[in-house]
Amino acid sequence: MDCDSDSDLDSLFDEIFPEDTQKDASPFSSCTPNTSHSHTPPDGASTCLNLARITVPSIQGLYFDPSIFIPPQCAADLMQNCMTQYFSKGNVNQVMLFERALHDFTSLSTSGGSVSTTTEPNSADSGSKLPQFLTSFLQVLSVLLRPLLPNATHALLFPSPNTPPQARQVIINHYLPGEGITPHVDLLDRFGDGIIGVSLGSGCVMRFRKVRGTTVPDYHDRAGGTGDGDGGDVKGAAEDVEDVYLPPGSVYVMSGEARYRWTHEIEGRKADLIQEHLGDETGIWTDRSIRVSITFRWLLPGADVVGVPATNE
Ligand SMILES: O=C(O)CCC(=O)C(=O)O
Ligand SMILES: [Fe+2]
Repeated sequence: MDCDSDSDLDSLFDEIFPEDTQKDASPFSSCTPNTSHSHTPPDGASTCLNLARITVPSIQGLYFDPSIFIPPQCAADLMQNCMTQYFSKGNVNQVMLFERALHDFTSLSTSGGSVSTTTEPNSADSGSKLPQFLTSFLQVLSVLLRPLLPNATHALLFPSPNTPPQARQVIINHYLPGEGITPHVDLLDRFGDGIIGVSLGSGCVMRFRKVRGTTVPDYHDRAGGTGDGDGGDVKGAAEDVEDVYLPPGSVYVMSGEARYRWTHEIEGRKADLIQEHLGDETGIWTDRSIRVSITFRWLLPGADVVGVPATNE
């Protein structure tokens, strides 16, 4: 993904690990398995990868239930919508949709790394809403995530209509097998707390790493959890790394600690080594296919000026 472009408009992520953010879609090399589901490691791959859990790691504010999936038809429709509306030309791998007070704006980034930003109002619906298929999907997510989330986190993500209006940003990423996204914390000065991530088409392993150092400031834990954090936590040990497998159709939520104190990333690989059953010490290799992710975030007040006007490009 073009997550760390030089442009102000397109610099999506804080560079917690600047040295790691130079590349994002490294070709999978010695770890490539030769079957789509195999217990046999590919040549030379036996030690190069952690076994990914199929349960949620214990990171405060990370919510994921491997038994909760969006309805299959809904997932198929979403994938179809994204592929036909945004990714049919082959040179785009990222789409950002901004909900605005007055207009929607869409920016597209090409797989070559440069990003073109358009400032065309969405004339279809007076420009105040996300595309209808995403607005409808948010209603599905609200119901689906209700049993998984604490009340405060659910309210953070799906506020009642009588709360002050906020604007969402939706980023839709398209990954070919072998592509990933470098370690990052979603931009602190652009996005608020409460992030929803949806995997379509293919699963992948997402890696979480505890932020070391003091790059991430204290945050106000709006979800009411324990995430005010103590300063010592951010100097976490190098082994604070958790790999979790996100199957197609699954949904995760990051808030509090998970949103502010851990980076997330997807290694650019063509396959993942995942637990077959809970508690397994060994795993199976699972090939990746085309993955589309949909990520919903809150724009902080004032952050919705990003991408406007076009003359700033
Ligand atoms: O593809 C994903 O699920 C992660 C995307 C992501 O982290 C981002 O766009 O900030
Ligand atoms: Fe992210």
